[in-house]
Amino acid sequence: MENVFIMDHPLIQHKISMLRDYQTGTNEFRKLVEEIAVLMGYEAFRDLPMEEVEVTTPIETCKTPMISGKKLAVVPILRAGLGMVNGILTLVPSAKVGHIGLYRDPETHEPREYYCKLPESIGQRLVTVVDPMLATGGSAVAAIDFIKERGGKQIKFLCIIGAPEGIKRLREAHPDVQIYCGHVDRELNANAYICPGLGDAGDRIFGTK
Ligand SMILES: O=P(O)(O)OC[C@H]1O[C@H](OP(=O)(O)OP(=O)(O)O)[C@H](O)[C@@H]1O
Ligand SMILES: O=c1cc[nH]c(=O)[nH]1
Ligand SMILES: [Mg+2]
Repeated sequence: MENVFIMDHPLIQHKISMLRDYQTGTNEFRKLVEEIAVLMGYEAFRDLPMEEVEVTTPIETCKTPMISGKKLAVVPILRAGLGMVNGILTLVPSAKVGHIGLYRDPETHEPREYYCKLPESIGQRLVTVVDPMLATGGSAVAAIDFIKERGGKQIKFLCIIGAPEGIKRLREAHPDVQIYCGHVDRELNANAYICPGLGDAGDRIFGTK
């Protein structure tokens, strides 16, 4: 599928399996989410623009590639997306961080906005939206709607687990957005939770249940 990249690296798959285990506690869960974000970011930033710069080694002067001056932003969808931010910043420490607060209405499963603060000049940045879970796709679509309304143009979306329904909905709403997904699970249940999934990512990262 165009613009959809499924991460099949053994390290990512292994760590996702550890996340799924209900016996994995909050501290370990949080560490794993951050580590997976590093590994996924490594893949997702494969196409960052490069430029040749002149560097003098102890031996001689040479032209050598460095990431060009592209401005970056990472935007977590609160709360669970926060767990992936430090992983991305490990790779691109100068990225600015925006926040979009959404929670799913327990009845309709549709997203409700409660916060949005994005870095300035969002239109000139490569925006990486992070959220461990892509279930119905409602939250991801709404977050990317906000970013585009405020001028965002080049957007990547990183999720650790995606449901087929969510990937389809996000693809249809925003076909220009590159989707990076750690694993595609089977389906959603009647409560719009991903099966087999890992439960409620926000609650497991922050220990709220
Ligand atoms: O694709 P969707 O059907 O929209 O579901 C995915 C959303 O649900 C979860 O957030 P939740 O509403 O549980 O908020 P939280 O992160 O504060 O727990 C998850 O982190 C996503 O943001
Ligand atoms: O399975 C799911 C679905 C939505 N949000 C989660 O945290 N988990
Ligand atoms: Mg939650």
